[in-house]
Amino acid sequence: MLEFRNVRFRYRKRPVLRGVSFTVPPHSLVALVGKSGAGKSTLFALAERFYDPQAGTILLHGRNTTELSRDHCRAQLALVEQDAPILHGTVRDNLTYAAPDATAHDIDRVVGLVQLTDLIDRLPGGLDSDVGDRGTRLSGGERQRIALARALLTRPSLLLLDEPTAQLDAINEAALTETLDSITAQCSVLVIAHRLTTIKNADRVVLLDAGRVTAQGTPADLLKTSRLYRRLASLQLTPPTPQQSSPL
Ligand SMILES: Nc1ncnc2c1ncn2[C@@H]1O[C@H](COP(=O)(O)OP(=O)(O)OP(=O)(O)O)[C@@H](O)[C@H]1O
Repeated sequence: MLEFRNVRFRYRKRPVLRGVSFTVPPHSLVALVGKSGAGKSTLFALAERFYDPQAGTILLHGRNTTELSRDHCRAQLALVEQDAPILHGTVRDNLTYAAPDATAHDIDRVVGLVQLTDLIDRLPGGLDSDVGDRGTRLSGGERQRIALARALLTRPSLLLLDEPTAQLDAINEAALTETLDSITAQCSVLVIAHRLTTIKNADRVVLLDAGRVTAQGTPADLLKTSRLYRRLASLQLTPPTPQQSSPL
């Protein structure tokens, strides 16, 4: 459903993507991994057509994105950033601001999908409870799931997710992994993955290094074929001690 074909991109004179090719098939979870500065966020910016590639092609549902309007491309995609904004107001306000016409049934469906039902049942005012200024009455994991639900209410065919780097506890991490699995029943997910659980559960991993895809395949394939991936995986399994914390 999304395909990058030999995409090259530079900011001014600085090459950032040097011939990137990969696909995100329908209903798949594809994890994008790589060191800081490898070009992961730039791929998202191109998918959303904040920029167009200087060479190569990006196809959305088989059509070259440069032949589609920006609005059309963006209507197919939903982005959830690392630190997705939570606004002052109620849970409902926060869920529906990008989809004001959402019905009660739509809201129930996404709330179930992202496992927010328990939270909403617990809140005295349910969906109409105030979340506090910028969501201070919610945990980090809850804020993240509200942002996911908000994105899903717009019915994207592809969710672009920049996974938070901040530590989530093991329960939240497991819940997020389950959530991502159920989201792929609705749409494809391309995730900039920082957690090993997400990477391990991906249908495909795309490893980006200095603007090139240096390995791609299932997590098991990459464990066999890519030294950088093994290194990345081992650092995430065992959090680096201060002596080990040099960049990959
Ligand atoms: N707007 C910009 N103008 C100029 N250079 C940029 C711009 N945005 C990013 N870059 C550069 O492009 C390169 C790739 O950046 P990008 O943000 O895509 O990497 P990343 O893999 O997402 O990194 P991180 O994991 O740290 O977010 C970096 O060297 C960055 O400094």
